[in-house]
Amino acid sequence: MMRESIQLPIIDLTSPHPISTARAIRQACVDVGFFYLINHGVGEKLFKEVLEQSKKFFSLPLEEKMKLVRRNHRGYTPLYAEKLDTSSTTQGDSKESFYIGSLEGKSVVSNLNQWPAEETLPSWRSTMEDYHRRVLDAGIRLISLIALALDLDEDFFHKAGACHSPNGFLRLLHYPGELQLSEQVVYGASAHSDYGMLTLLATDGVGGLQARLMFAGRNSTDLRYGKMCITSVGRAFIVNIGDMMERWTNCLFRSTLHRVMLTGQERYSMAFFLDPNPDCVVECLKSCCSDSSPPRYLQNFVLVLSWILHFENMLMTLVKALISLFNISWC
Ligand SMILES: O=C(O)CCC(=O)C(=O)O
Ligand SMILES: [Fe+2]
Repeated sequence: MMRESIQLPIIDLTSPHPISTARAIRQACVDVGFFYLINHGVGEKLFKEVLEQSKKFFSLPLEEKMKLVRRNHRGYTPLYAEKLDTSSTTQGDSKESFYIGSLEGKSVVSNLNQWPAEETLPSWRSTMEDYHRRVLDAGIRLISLIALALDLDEDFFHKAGACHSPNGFLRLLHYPGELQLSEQVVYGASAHSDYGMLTLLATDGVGGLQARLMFAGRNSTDLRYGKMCITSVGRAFIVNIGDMMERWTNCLFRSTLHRVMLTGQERYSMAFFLDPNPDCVVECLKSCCSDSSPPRYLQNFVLVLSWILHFENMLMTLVKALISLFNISWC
């Protein structure tokens, strides 16, 4: 494995030059699938509060946290309960997390609206709701630049219904500082790609995030994988493309495998997963396909059609078999 240091581009969400910004986004999403986002509207004070509140929650006794254990993809997940790379032979990822989802534009913990108790963690809920709302807002503004980056109208994703009551999942993460003295490598988060549209990640500045990239070797046919360490830059969000966006763009944009290695230093991060409204139809974007690059994924209606044809085929075979049986019995 080789280690390369590529400088990820820094995208300014308030840039007065949307065309050149969109060009930089396109380059980053085609090459790496990661970039930094600055001037996103989430202030330093709020970041500090979220980190502080997150630390307070994770330092509660385990039995307190387990009262909020994850249901309907929302709530608390203890250490080693998840393994993002299911092919890994390790015991589980060395992280604990807390998921806050959204429902009709509001942030919620679970269907029961199950937040940590006010008396234990006062202002926890309002801090998280504020952060959830602001990151969602930044993500939706970013989507317009992504549309430009894909040679689409700025409001394409809005018109497609993606931004009307979108799904925003905030995952608070805590990676312990002590390394287990086991023989196995323990990952903070084992290798995975994010499943959705976009992820906006903030960290406390402690390293450990790595992306798996393909590098050109000495000659053009020599392509090799290497890992790239992604460090935090001030309060910039680290943005990455998820699997759904990769499909939507016919694999033009890359959903890159990444992982978090334990460094021996305690680490906190907040990953915000932005997905379109569940009713939004995701089909190959026109600007991402051509005769030389046809859609790689079957759209739903094509799939349904092929099932119908397949079913009709089977039915015809059955009818023919019955007829021949009928003929035979007549002879
Ligand atoms: O904590 C991090 O830096 C990354 C977390 C991550 O990749 C994820 O939760 O999907
Ligand atoms: Fe991830």
